Amino acid sequence: MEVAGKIETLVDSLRDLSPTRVRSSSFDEPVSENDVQRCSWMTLHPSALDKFDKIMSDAEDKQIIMFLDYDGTLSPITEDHDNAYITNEMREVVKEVALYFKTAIISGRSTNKVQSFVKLTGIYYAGSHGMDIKGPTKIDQSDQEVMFQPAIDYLPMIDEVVGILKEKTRSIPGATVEHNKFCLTVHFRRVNEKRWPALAEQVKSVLTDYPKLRLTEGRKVLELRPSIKWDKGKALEFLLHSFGITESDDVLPVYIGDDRTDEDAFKVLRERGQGFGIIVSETPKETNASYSLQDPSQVREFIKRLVKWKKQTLGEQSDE
Ligand SMILES: O=P(O)(O)OC[C@H]1O[C@H](O[C@H]2O[C@H](CO)[C@@H](O)[C@H](O)[C@H]2O)[C@H](O)[C@@H](O)[C@@H]1O
Repeated sequence: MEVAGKIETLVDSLRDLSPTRVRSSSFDEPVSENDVQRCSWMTLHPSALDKFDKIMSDAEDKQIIMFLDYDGTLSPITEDHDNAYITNEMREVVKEVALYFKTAIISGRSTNKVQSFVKLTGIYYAGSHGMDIKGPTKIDQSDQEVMFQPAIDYLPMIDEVVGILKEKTRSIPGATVEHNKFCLTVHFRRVNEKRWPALAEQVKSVLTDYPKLRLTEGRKVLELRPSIKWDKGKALEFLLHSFGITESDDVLPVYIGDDRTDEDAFKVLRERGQGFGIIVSETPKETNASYSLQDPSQVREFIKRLVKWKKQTLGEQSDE
């Protein structure tokens, strides 16, 4: 989602995008406003684990396609973005699910970076918010080939802006600039909140000299990316199309993600009336997703159950 306007509004919205965990109250505590809000939100976006049987009965006879976000979905949010590793257990379930369903990881990070974390072949990767799509070659599933890079002309510009922003933010302790190939991310997580407005100002100021870039926000990050009409939703549509899937096909795309940028994909699924989104969040958020999961450990549980269900429908022995 694109952001504009005052620095104050921008900073407030950065805070809202990664709220602190809400403690659930115990029986002897009075019901709080948060509990009431969470309850009504859960009615609109029920747990995908609680509704697993219903989801699977809708999925019967349909071809499931898995779309997974990386940060906050497959890996827990960490202070240092370079340490956001996927656990071996999560890698194993993603590997297994990919044996049964076409699987793609769609991330804001560069494709190379996500691949270096996930280390799985035979799946699709769409890094840089879907601007760098790669998939297994037909000849060798363990080889990857470029499928689509709509912002290739922007590469020199992104390199240049990463250099400028690294220089501009040098004096702000904790600020880091991450080069995500076709876009870039400025991290606020380790910056004292008093300095957020100054950092946001620096990021925004770049737009004057680079009007072909646009500013978007995520969980304690501001990002600059080419102002082309491309996002995670478009990447999802591109992949479905390249799998030969049309709206009328008996296909069930499932997209799991935690961030504002994943909303573009949730929206596409809602508008197509095909498949559904699952938002990963511990707190109520405005979303186009149909279901919810609280954290990456619940994501792993959901994928595990999906694999088990598939094995059962095929009459295969489950490992458990
Ligand atoms: O689309 P995603 O795979 O969710 O990537 C979105 C951004 O994720 C990373 O930042 C987020 O995770 C970091 C590590 O947990 C955390 O420190 C940061 O505050 C989060 O916003 C990544 O570093 C960014 O480049 C991605 O754009």
